[in-house]
Amino acid sequence: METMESMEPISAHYTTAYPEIHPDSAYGSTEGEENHSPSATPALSYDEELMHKTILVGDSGVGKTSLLVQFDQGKFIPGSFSATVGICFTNKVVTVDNVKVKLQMWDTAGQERFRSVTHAYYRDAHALLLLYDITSKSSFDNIRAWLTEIHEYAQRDVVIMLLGNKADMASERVIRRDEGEKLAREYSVPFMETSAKTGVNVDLAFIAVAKELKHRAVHGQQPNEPKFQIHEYIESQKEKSGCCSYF
Ligand SMILES: Nc1nc2c(ncn2[C@@H]2O[C@H](COP(=O)(O)OP(=O)(O)OP(=O)(O)O)[C@@H](O)[C@H]2O)c(=O)[nH]1
Repeated sequence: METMESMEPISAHYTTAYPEIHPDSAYGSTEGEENHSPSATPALSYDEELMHKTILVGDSGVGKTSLLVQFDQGKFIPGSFSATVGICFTNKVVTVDNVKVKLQMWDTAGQERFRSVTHAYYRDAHALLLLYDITSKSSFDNIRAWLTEIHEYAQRDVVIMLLGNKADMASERVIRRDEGEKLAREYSVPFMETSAKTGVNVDLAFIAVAKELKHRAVHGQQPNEPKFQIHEYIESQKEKSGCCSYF
């Protein structure tokens, strides 16, 4: 989807801690606000200026750009596939538990030739959404290699979520949902199937990550603080939305 013109140079956006807010989106959209939790209570000590860097990774063609566009703009652009070149980002503000959480979402190129560029961005990532395509066995098989890379280059406490995308393509499915669940359990990461085309579970994936990041920012790694149970949250939301009858 992106061309060299929209690629962000590393030097412009590479920071070691929570970076400054970049007002421009590589997709040309402005920051959106969505309230996903009307009944929640305000968190007292959350700094709404924090920017959480979230990176989408996975093989070329699994739907990273499409997922991001669906979350950011609520639309799916069908048609010819144009591989991302390099890396670019878009900012979005989501309201969770009555606080505004700023996500800076980075779309990376899945193609091998860009791998050394994208590695450099892992280091200060707060969250990584790792995608495979349920119609592509190779993209699923490569998840282990992606996780090895992530463990090599990313921070130890990075939030990782595994997503099986293109869940709308039931007739072409080659990876069963339980295979995705099993792999996720093996690596102790949350998992869900998504569709960038229909939007199924797309908001949920990003909101769950935003909640986890917000919780960590408020409570830190204090052993006595209650942990946000991202797995339980996802399961409860899936049930509420009735999403899973879809699969
Ligand atoms: N049916 C269906 N098609 C999808 C879905 N997500 C992406 N696609 C299609 O899959 C192709 C690849 O999608 P992209 O979003 O460009 O994939 P990518 O992972 O960003 O690819 P790279 O930029 O090369 O890393 C496009 O033709 C999309 O329209 C989905 O959920 N369902």
